[in-house]
Amino acid sequence: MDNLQFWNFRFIDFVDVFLVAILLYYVYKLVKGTVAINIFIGILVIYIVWLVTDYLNMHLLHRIFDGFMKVGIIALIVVFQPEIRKFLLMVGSTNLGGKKRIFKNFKFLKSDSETTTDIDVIIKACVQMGRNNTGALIVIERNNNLDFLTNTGDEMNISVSQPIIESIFFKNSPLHDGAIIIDNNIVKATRVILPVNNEKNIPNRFGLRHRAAIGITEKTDALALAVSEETGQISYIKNGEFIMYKDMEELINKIKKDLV
Ligand SMILES: Nc1ncnc2c1ncn2[C@@H]1O[C@H](COP(=O)(O)OP(=O)(O)OP(=O)(O)O)[C@@H](O)[C@H]1O
Repeated sequence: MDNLQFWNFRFIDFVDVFLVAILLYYVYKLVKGTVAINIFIGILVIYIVWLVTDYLNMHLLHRIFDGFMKVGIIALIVVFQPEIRKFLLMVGSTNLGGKKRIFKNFKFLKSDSETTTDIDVIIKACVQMGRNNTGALIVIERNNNLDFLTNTGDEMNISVSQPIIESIFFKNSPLHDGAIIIDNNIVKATRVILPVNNEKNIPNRFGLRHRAAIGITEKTDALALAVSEETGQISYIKNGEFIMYKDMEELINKIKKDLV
């Protein structure tokens, strides 16, 4: 009988399981390394206590936790608002018009041989720009499509190389203002205006460039590199937070890991 049930496993069940796996994968990617994972654990603990108090007939405690569970879905929406927003953006920015795009949005299916962004070259350019006190703002696209931002600047299609990045941000260059967007080793837009975060408390030495880097990485899953014109310092920003690193080698490794 059990065997029979196993053979009843339909193709649509396989699709169902596959889609749930993709959903879990993206939920994991969204909360990985963020404070959301701790909140998620907190919610899980409350849920377990709720189940246990029900099972043990501990009426008073159960009623208290029952109160939490009843407003649970609203609380979840409030607490996970940024993650839900990112998730919906991820779903909404899946452009099903192009075959390449479909696979691009399922990056975990990518083979190693596919072109990926040359981080070593980007960091070399940042180091050089930092030495010359040339400001720069580089956004690296991940799963969220950033095409909605490209029309704030100029669409481009230039392969990433150290001289290209340095000349874009060269002070007298007509393209130096704003941010550039890199996707799959191609500079796909320059002079892009990013959404600025005005709420976060960040040191005074950081101005709009850094706030823009925080803004875009908060609203999407993109990564940002900001080179300060004043100090030459290179900041790496992910999920709206500055990511600390010891040296350039560690920075390169961190970015490469985040791009897998
Ligand atoms: N919203 C934005 N989107 C894209 N680029 C921006 C945005 N806001 C500012 N910039 C870029 O940042 C440049 C410098 O801005 P600002 O001096 O306020 O930044 P900062 O964080 O203090 O950086 P720095 O340390 O280089 O001075 C601007 O000239 C512009 O090119």
